[in-house]
Amino acid sequence: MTNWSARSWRDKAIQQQPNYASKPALQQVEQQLKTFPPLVFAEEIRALRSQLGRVSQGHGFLLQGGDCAETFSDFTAPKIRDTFKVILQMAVVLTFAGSCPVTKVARMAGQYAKPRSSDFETVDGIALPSYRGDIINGADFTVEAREPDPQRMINAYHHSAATLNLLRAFAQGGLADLHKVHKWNMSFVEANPLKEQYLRVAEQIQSALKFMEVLGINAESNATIHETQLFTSHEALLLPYEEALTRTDTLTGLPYDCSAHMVWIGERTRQIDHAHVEFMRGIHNPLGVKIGPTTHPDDVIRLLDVLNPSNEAGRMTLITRMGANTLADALPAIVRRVKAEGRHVVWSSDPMHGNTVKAENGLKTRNFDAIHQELRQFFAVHQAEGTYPGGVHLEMTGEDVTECTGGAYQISEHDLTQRYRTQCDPRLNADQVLELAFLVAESLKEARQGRG
Ligand SMILES: O=C[C@H](O)[C@H](O)COP(=O)(O)O
Ligand SMILES: C=C(OP(=O)(O)O)C(=O)O
Ligand SMILES: [Mn+2]
Repeated sequence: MTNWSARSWRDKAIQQQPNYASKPALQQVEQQLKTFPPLVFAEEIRALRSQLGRVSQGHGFLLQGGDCAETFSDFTAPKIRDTFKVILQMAVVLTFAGSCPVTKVARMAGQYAKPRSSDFETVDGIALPSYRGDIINGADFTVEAREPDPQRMINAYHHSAATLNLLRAFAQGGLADLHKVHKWNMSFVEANPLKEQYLRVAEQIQSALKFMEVLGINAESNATIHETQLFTSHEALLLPYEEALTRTDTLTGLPYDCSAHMVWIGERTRQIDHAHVEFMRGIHNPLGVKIGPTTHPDDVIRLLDVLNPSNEAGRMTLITRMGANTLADALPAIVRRVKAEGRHVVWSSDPMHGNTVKAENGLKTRNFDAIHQELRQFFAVHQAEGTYPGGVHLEMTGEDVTECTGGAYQISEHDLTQRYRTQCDPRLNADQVLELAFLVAESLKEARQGRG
């Protein structure tokens, strides 16, 4: 790797960073973080990379999801458990529909830094620096809260560690038992106003589980039924933090960003000659890159050249986020070019970020039908181009929030204020996530016809 070090990004132009008032205070935090234990192990990161390698070849599916922004205040066991549960519930539906393993990657245990469209937020004529995520500043609209504070990185590290600890316990301690997860899904279907639409898939899963029981495959005898593997991910936006958690793996001698298993570069920070691309090219984690509607196919190839020069399967996930009305026009040229060049990538769809609108009351929202439509278009484009739609990337929560409109319970713009709790972008609630799972099940089944 030519001239790369964990700090070589510091010589490049950089977007979306806070301006810390005290450089010594920042440096002291960086030094401290460098002495802390890594949050994840390189061996686990390699396991994810190899699973994603198989997904890129059509053997499996990637489910990535969680909050837009985790927060320090919303940090409770029920909150973590409920998001974990809904990821699992969706995974069961997709595993069944695709007859393939689903790799689960949570936007959790580190999703604390946010890029913003504007550096300032103006309320009643007063302009203050925008909220950039709890790892940087506070959401309250006061001068003090909005001041970036490097100590928040230490706080984010500890919140991430505790979240990860609980996720590991849930994944191995029986909460992931397939029968249990299916029971939750059955109660979701039974209570849903669109029950008939989902019942068939739910009943098919039921018979598959019964069949396994008849064969003697049950939770007691089989760890795959009883346990699961959940990986973590976040946008690697705040580079002083990511650098400080980058460690050289003793087994391979290679650098890994041990703040999460997978990290991604956002749509606003993927300039080819800028700091984020520089940092990410040297770490050996699987990487995501967000691909927005105005991306030129040449840009994608250049990014792949820099981030994955040896074209290894499992290294790159391209997360397209284009908007329901734009994807069908914008995605085919990119897909064709990547395919023509023989690049190995996981194609994943983020149907959230291209579909954000402002409700009449000023709240940011997304409509369920637009989200579903972007996903359908994503599957259709890959079907037409002969490429494999390998994943979805969702902003979602296990809580009963009212942030996205639509779905079976027909949340209206008027309902948004009832339980609008996000600090940044609107998330699908638990019911909406499961509906989406049942709705995309068909598309996934079609896409996987004839694949192993
Ligand atoms: O989560 C992504 C971005 O941080 C978010 O979409 C930006 O939102 P904004 O346009 O309100 O800054
Ligand atoms: C900032 C995000 O997305 P994007 O970079 O695609 O706008 C996000 O995933 O929260
Ligand atoms: Mn977001």
